[in-house]
Amino acid sequence: MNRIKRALISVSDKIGIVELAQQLVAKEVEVISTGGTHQLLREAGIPVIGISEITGFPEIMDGRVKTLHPKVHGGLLAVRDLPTHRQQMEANGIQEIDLVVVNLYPFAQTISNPNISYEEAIENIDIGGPSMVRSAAKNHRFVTVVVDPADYQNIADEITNHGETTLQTREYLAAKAFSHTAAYDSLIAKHLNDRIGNSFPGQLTVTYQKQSSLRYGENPHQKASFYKETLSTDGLITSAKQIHGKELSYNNINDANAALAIVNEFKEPVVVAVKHMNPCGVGIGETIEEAYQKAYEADPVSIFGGIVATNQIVTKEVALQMTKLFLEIIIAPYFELDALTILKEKKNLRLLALGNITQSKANSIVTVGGGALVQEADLHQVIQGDCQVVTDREPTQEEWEQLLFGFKVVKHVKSNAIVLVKENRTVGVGAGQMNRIGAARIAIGQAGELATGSVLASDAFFPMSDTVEEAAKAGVTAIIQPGGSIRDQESIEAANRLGLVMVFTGVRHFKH
Ligand SMILES: NC(=O)c1ncn([C@@H]2O[C@H](COP(=O)(O)O)[C@@H](O)[C@H]2O)c1NC=O
Repeated sequence: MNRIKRALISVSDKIGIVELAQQLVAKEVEVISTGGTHQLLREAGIPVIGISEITGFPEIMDGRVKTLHPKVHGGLLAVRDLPTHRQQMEANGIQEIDLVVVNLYPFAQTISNPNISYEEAIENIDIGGPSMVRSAAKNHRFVTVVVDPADYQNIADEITNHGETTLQTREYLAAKAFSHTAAYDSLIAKHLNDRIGNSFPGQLTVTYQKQSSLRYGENPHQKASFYKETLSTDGLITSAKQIHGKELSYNNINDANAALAIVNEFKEPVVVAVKHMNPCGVGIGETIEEAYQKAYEADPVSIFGGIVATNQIVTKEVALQMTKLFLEIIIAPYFELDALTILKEKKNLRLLALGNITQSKANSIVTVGGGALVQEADLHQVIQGDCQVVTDREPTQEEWEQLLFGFKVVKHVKSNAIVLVKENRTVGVGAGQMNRIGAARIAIGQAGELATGSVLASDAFFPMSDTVEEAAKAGVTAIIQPGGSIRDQESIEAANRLGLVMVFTGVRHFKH
């Protein structure tokens, strides 16, 4: 029997704590507490002992030292059935503490305020709280530790019904407690590393909060969950508000994220259709209606069952167009009410509202067997001024616009990638090929007659002149590519010979 006789309560977030303390006191549990928590419980009429009565020491240094005392940590860490520990408890006047309820100084909330001073951030690093949580969690064979108000009722019920908690409960709570302190410390480490510009620290500690359990992962036999960065900002997939449709799947979230990355490349109205992480149609226009029409015409076959994202408010007019198709998801900053009425008639369509769509600047992390590859996000955007025209002929204004559009899209297509663009829409996408000419042939084949008069964008340089020759044969008039191959000259000569314009960006956008 591990009856709970004494509890130590020290919480920053005081939600639900009075109710919990009342239930403990009803079971004759003695409650010990620190400054603010003590005062609150007292005011609620709950009999509570101040921590200083236990430690025989005042709370000092503006709360920096309150519970950091052997009478607290001895009471938490003592192995109850070990005679030497028992003797030492008696010799030093240490009494058992069986339950610890702690939640920590709100460090995440504090640093999410951009105006917060360094001193205030530091003062919000909790030391005494995590120490108690860790002591209690280590000794979970005897001690119950609660760090989450969501667990209060279950714990209160167990204690009310049985006077104690089960070992199974204590084990669960201990694992949760160590996750909690680890996440807390990892956020502090990240904050301090960010301040000194250390993006690749010797030990990488990342922390995510579970957003939801997913029905399954990439395939039905894979279990999966969706996590969110503790300090992730609005306007990203993690903060999307789902306003209609069944729950998102793992693949939906991944595809939606890919679509949003392309949307972020554009300031003008854009509509992006994505299938399996690759864009199948991207269109820009003066209005969302025009952009949608272009994205649809880009590939009327592949958009079926796809994910559509835009940087514009979804209007009634475009909603009527969209309902003609089977789409999995529509993602937009907002939806007009009339548009919602129309779209909600489609039971299987999911609608996500994001507010102002933004781009995550966080490093990307990809796991590999036994490790991870970490890199900066590819935030580079090529502008005309960065480019070098390497052919005799200069691009026309129209060609410049289409070339830069194409390069924005090809950045988000799996390598090797070639994209053909014409009249503000993609007309051919060659994705994920093992050689460049293969990707070019797919894009050209898909464009068909529309290849005539189109421009071609390539995510990386041409190892030989065959892509230029193939493009010229199809009627492509201009090419944008990073340049940098030892055989660039062959491609330039082919372009001159065949009357094409070629522009080098100097920047490559591989995506694997
Ligand atoms: N310094 C200590 O010994 C100490 N002991 C507990 N705390 C924290 O003090 C907070 C509660 O303070 P109060 O009860 O005074 O409102 C809790 O978030 C708890 O984690 C401490 N504060 C910071 O380290």
